[in-house]
Amino acid sequence: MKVFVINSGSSSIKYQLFEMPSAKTICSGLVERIGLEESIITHKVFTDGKDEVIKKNLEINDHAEGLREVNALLSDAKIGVIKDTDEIEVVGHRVVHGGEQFAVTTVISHAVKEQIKKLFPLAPLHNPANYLGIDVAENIFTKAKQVAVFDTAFHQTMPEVAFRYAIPSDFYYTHGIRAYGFHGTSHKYVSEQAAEYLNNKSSKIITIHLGNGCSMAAIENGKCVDTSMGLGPMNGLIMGTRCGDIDQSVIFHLVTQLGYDLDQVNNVLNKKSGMVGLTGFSDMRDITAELDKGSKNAKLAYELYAYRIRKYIGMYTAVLNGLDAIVFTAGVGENDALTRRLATQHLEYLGISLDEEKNKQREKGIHEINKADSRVKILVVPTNEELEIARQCYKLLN
Ligand SMILES: Nc1ncnc2c1ncn2[C@@H]1O[C@H](COP(=O)(O)OP(=O)(O)O)[C@@H](O)[C@H]1O
Ligand SMILES: CC(=O)OP(=O)(O)O
Ligand SMILES: [Mg+2]
Repeated sequence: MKVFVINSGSSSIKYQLFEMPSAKTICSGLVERIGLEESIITHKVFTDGKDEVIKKNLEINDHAEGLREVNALLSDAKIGVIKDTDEIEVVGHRVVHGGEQFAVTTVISHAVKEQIKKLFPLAPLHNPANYLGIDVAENIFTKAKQVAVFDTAFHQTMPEVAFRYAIPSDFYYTHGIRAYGFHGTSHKYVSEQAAEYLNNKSSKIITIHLGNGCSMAAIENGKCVDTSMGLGPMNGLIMGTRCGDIDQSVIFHLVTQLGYDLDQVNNVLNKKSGMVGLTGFSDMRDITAELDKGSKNAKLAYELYAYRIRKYIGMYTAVLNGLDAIVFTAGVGENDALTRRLATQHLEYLGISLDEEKNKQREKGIHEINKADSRVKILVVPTNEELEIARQCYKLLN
């Protein structure tokens, strides 16, 4: 069964085509800078023994155009991997917000789409792009079943003490205002990989997903018991452009004292805060380059970013009443040794001790970066949200 997985972001589309159940990747790719002056498609075809990479710079105005370009590459006469679009039986979509309605992987119907639309205000950077991805895919892959895998689903096992806010109860019962949590597909995938590596399914694990969006989860016996994002994907850690935890008073202060309207507040906290607010750059590679040039802002931003992670490690160790492993994953977590060093320092009391040399080595795949006598394992586990989505689609339909 050929399963095509689409992860539509606000300005990008990541995709992978899998043969299931073998989970062989047939091709994968990334469409970046959608809607900007020049967009880039990087398309990789995996054939036994010889992989091929195609890079195209062209104008792509929206997600529909992006997916049409991808479809053309899929069935290209020279480098194509399918003869006909109908060969794709399932299209799996990453959908960021599923609310309380969607705790499991779901075949997409008109009603499901309407529900995803209702959740736009709670995930304004993500759900509209996800919805558009579904719309476009329905028109291109007309024979395929469209399936949604929700970022929020894995976190639905959180107990009420973790997901409720101390605001009038009616806000929860009538309006569903609670913490939902995000990046669930990634937290699930890497925690399962880690439990397998540790050969301990009942382990206590803290997973740290550091991409453009960042979040942490406390996981016990394979189930999420707490996570750092909340009603929307804004709370918790400091991110590329999002502030994470702040005192709510800041919002009132911006409105009443500085004359911001709510759209402007939303824009500042979602798109102009976090690392970009502190340094002018949202990409950790740019911030590292600034740091190398001696930038004080970059140094402070790194320290704030890591300090927040350390605080959450402390909190989640308390929540779990113990700890077997912490797991770093996603773009920054997998690649940035400095973040990992700063985020794990001064935690000896908790039995966390990093091996600085191992931390600097660039190893592929799951690997350990703790000292031999560290009570808690520190692991780097590459995430693969697309593979996890393909697995869930296959499981649902078989
Ligand atoms: N080699 C690297 N060193 C440091 N940071 C990196 C590296 N490669 C990627 N990143 C960081 O990872 C981020 C993107 O991570 P990713 O998991 O792809 O995020 P998203 O899925 O949210 O777009 C980039 O913004 C960049 O900061
Ligand atoms: C939910 C979320 O923050 O996703 P991303 O990291 O892809 O922006
Ligand atoms: Mg991501």
